[in-house]
Amino acid sequence: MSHLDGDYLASSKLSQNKIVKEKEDMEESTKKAVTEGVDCKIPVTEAWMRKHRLLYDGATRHTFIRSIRDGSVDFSSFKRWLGQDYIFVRSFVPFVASTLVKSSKESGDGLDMEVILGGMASLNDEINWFKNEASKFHVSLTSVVPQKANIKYCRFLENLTSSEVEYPVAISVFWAIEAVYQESFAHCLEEGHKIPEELQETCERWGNEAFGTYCKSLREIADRCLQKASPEVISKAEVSFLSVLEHEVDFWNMSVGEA
Ligand SMILES: Cc1ncc(CN)c(N)n1
Repeated sequence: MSHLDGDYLASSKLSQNKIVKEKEDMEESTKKAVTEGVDCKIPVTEAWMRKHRLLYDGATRHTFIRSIRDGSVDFSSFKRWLGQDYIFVRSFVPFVASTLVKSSKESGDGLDMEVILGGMASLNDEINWFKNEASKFHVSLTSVVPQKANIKYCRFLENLTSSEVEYPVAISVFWAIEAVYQESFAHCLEEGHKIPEELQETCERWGNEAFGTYCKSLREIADRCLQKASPEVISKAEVSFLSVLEHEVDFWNMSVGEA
């Protein structure tokens, strides 16, 4: 073996060691990237919120809501909202009941069912609250005629009661509907508000901390279901999430007399 050969072998061994080391480093960084990728993978509902931020803000920061917060609200708009929302909540109940049935069939430990059952109980309170509020504001609930935006929203919910509609879709819709009210009224209550005294209770009804915790539980259930769902079901749920936001905007528009 020549001197050159020895050098060659030595350098070849050196570069081989370098290659092995580089490969090991790459594998390590790939492993790290994959692990970090999994760790920092954002929940589906978070991805939707980021992607549809404008529409979400449109639903949770509507002029009607802003007017409650800054005290400039028109009380005839509030009364219109009150009567229409009473009708909406009554249609919301069968939808929530159908979601409860889906959860009882699909969720393993039964904990989802308890959260949804709690939601049903709070809807019962909500209906009674509307009756009380209506009598305070002299709104006759029996003579309220459902308006177009409300009819469309109720029809959307009715279609979702079908057993064909997958649980991840239904629970995502349920979460989104409750979350819009929670965020809207919690915004009203943020520091510096000038909520008229008569409407303070309304804001607290959905803007309070316990309602916030309940919405967070619904969101966690939705994310857990979506994580296991097929791409088709996830995209159906996303489309339904967008429909909720659009219906909520239309509902506020109707309340201020713009629909
Ligand atoms: C239109 C609408 N959206 C949501 C909520 C809250 N349950 C409601 N009462 N009305």
